[in-house]
Amino acid sequence: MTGDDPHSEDTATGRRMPSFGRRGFLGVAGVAGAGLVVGGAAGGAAGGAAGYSAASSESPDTAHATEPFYGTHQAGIVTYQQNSLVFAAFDVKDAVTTAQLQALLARWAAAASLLAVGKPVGPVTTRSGAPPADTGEAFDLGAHRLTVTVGFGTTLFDDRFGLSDKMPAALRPLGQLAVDTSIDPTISGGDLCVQACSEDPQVAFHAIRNFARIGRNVVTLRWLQEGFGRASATTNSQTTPRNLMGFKDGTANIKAEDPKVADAQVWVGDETDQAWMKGGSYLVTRKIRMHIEAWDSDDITDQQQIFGRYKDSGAPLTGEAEFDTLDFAKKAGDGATVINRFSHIRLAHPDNNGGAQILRRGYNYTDGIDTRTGTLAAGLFFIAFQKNAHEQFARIQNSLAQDRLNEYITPISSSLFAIPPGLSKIGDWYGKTMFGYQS
Ligand SMILES: C=CC1=C(C)c2cc3[nH]c(cc4nc(cc5[nH]c(cc1n2)c(C)c5CCC(=O)O)C(CCC(=O)O)=C4C)c(C)c3C=C
Ligand SMILES: [Fe+2]
Repeated sequence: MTGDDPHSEDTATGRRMPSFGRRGFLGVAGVAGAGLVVGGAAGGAAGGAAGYSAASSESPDTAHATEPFYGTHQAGIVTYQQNSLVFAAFDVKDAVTTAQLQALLARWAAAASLLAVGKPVGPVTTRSGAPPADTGEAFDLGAHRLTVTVGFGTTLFDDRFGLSDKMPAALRPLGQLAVDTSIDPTISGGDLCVQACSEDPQVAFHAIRNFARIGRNVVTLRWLQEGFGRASATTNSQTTPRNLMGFKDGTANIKAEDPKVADAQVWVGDETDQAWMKGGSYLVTRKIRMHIEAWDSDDITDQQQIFGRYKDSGAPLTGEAEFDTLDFAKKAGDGATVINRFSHIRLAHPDNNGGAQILRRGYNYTDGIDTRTGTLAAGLFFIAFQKNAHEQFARIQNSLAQDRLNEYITPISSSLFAIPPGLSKIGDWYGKTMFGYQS
């Protein structure tokens, strides 16, 4: 599902033009089929996207653009980063059995396969007087390149579901990192996570809402985070966006066009102690509040030294254009290096971290204002994928303990999830091989 990127950039808007799925009106048969799928149990989670076919319905916007669903890796990782995020963490309810959890993971898989092609998860109307299976707010909106990415938290591997010997060593908790003085456990962690990304915020919200609805007897929502604009780039074909500090973010990110780097840094391979994780990845989320008012009163020279890049062009302070190579040795007249030794890009760079890289996929967020102070409650919902978060994210984060940026940011949530590989075909479901079944 992460093969060649078929998209091309619209140079006028800086946004990639979508690949248009061959889809159109949602026929009654498709909707009814979806209802059957969602009503099924673990082994019977057939149906979904592959049964879908319709006349082409092309549109100049992204409405009918779709991302591949089945494949080696889950979508929503190296996928061209969409502009909206809704991310949810769930806890499994007390007294839920292993079979009930498996059935939920199968129902989520079937639902995700339908949503990925812009279908509802079941009928949006009903004659029976019962509530419809799909909540309806995304009906006829299109997929807008929706991706749904499902993961497992450390707590899922306790003794409740017979998974204690299936926990990968790489999923052990990250623990308290040097900058972690204000982490709120109520918005961190969780048994399961679901990342929904789309070009349309309502489509992303609809996915999470219907996952919660499908799972209401099995899971409870633990926390939820919206992201209103992408703060990274995951392909060379998209422009680098800006974070809420006004800097281009994602310039030196791992990009989909470089699968060798993704294989080396993002995808779990033979090194894993748990074969079911091969083709998967590890996801770190960090909600990082920015002290926006303080940042806005810092002078531009200092802002640029903190990041080591120019604010307007995104070029390194040792270069002229955004993608110019960094020169960490270059000295200024006073003998100090041009890129400050405590700048963000120097400390986060692979040269300073034993070659470790991460795939960043963060989003700008706002929670409105902090009513105690009247200041903006906003920042970066940082998302990173990697082969091993202890060796990659935590290593870089430990280097960033000296980051001058820390004066202007506070991490307030932190989570680690194992992202299983992609689903192979209809009937496969999240964690199927982890539970000992053939995919
Ligand atoms: C531990 C990992 C990282 C955290 C946490 C983090 C927070 C954070 N970053 C920015 C803004 C920028 N980051 C940039 C580059 C960059 N950041 C990280 C890692 C973390 N950032 C890496 C690995 C890199 C790439 C370094 C390199 O190889 O050059 C940049 C520069 C542009 C870019 O390359 O993307 C900006 C800007 C903020 C605002 C922030 C927390 C709020
Ligand atoms: Fe960064």
